[in-house]
Amino acid sequence: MQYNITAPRTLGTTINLPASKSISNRALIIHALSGGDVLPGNLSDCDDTEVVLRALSDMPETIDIKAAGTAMRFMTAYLSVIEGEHVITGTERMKHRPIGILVNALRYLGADIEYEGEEGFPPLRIKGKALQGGMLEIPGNVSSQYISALLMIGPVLEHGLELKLTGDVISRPYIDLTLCMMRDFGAMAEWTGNDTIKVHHKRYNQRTYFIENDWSAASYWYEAVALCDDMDAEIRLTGLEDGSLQGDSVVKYLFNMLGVKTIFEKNGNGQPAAVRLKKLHTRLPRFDYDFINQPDMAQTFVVCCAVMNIPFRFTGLATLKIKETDRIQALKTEMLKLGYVIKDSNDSELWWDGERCEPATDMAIDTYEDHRMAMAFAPLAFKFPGLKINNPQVVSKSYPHFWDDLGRAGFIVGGR
Ligand SMILES: O=C(O)C1=C[C@@H](OP(=O)(O)O)[C@@H](O)[C@H](O)C1
Ligand SMILES: C=C(OP(=O)(O)O)C(=O)O
Repeated sequence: MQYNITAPRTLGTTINLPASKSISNRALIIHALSGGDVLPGNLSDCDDTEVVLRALSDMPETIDIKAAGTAMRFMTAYLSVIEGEHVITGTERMKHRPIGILVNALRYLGADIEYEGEEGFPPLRIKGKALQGGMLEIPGNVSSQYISALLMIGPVLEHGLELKLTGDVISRPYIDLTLCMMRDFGAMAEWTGNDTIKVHHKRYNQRTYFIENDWSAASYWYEAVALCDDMDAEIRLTGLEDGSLQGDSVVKYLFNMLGVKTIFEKNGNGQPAAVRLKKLHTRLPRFDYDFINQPDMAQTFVVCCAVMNIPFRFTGLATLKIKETDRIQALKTEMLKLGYVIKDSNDSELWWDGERCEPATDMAIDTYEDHRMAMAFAPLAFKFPGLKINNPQVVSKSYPHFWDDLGRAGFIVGGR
C-alpha cells in the first residue's frame, strides 16, 4: 500500500491524540500484578497495547507480541513470576531485537527461561515461579525497558529488588515513569543513588487508573505546525497534561526553539486537559541536542530541522539501531531521497551541515515497519506536495487513527 499526501493551506483543528502506549503497557502489567479487576481507563487502542491486553486476558501457551518492544520485555519479566509455561515470540524484527541482558538478570534472580531460537533473542520459553529477588548489576546503556521490566516485578519478589545500573544510563525518564507508576499503585520503589534503585517487597494496591494521552504522538503535530507556512496555523491537542511524567513531553520546549508555542488550557468543568500549538516568529538558526532521554523524538527532529533548513547535530542516538528498524540508516536513506545529505558518526550521532543533493526521481518514503518513519515524514507534505509514504499502515503500532486525524486536519490522504 502507498499513500500520497497533500497538505492543507493552513491548520485549525482539534486532534484527539491516542493514549500513551508506554503508560498503558505499564498500567496493564502493574494492574495484573495487583490482582485488580477494573482495567485502567483510557487504554491505548494501538497494536502494542492490544497485544499486552490480549496476552494477559487469554494467557495462551504461545504469546505473539508482534512488534512491541515494551510488551516483549515487560511480559518476559511478568511471565517469569506467574505460574505456567509460555513461549513468547514476535515479528521477524522482534527476533533480532536483543533481550539477553534481561534474560540474564531474570535467570540470576532464579527465573527458568530458555531460548527457543538464537541465544540472546526471542522467542523465549518461560516457566513461571515465585522468585526470591535480591541485588544485581545490569547495564543501563542498552535499553531502559529491561530495567522497567525488572522493576515492575520487584514488589512481588520475596526479598524485593536492588538494581545497580552500569554504563551511561539511557532513556532515564522511562525508568522514572515506571517508578512513579509503581508508587501510584502503592509500591515502595525509588532511586537510592545516581545509578541504584531499591524496590521493597510489598503488594501492589488495586486502584482505578486513568491514562494520559501520548506526548510522542503530539510531536508530529508540532512538526506540522512548524512546517505550515501560514502564521495563523493552530492545532489543539487533547488529553495532554502539563507536568507529565512522559519524557517526550519536553517536545513542548524543543519546538518552542523551532517556532511553535505551547499554550496549556485550563481543565475545569470536567474537561480533559488540552494544549494549543501556535506559531512563533522566531526560531533557532541551528539546533544541537542530546536525545539520550527522548530517543523516540529523534526522527521528528531530524526530518523537521532539515526541511526547515536548520543545520543540526543530534547525539545520544546509540539505541536507534535496535528499535523497530535501524533508525539511523533509515533516516539517512530516506532523507537522501528528498535531497538532504545527513551524516552519522560514532554509531550514535546524526548531523546535517546544510548539504543538499539532487532528489531521487521516485521520492516514495519507505517506512521499514517503523510507525515513527511514517509519522515523522508525513508532515513534510507541506514542503513536498503529494509526498508518497509506503506501507502507511505501520502507524497502528502506536497511533492507529493517525491518517484519519491528518484527514481531519485538512490533509488529503490519497490511496486509501
Ligand atoms: O519504556 C518505554 O515505554 C520505552 C522506552 C524507550 O526504549 P529504550 O529504553 O529501549 O530506549 C522508548 O524508545 C520506547 O518507545 C518506549
Ligand atoms: C521504540 C519504540 O517502541 P518499542 O521499543 O516498544 O517497540 C517506539 O515506539 O518508538
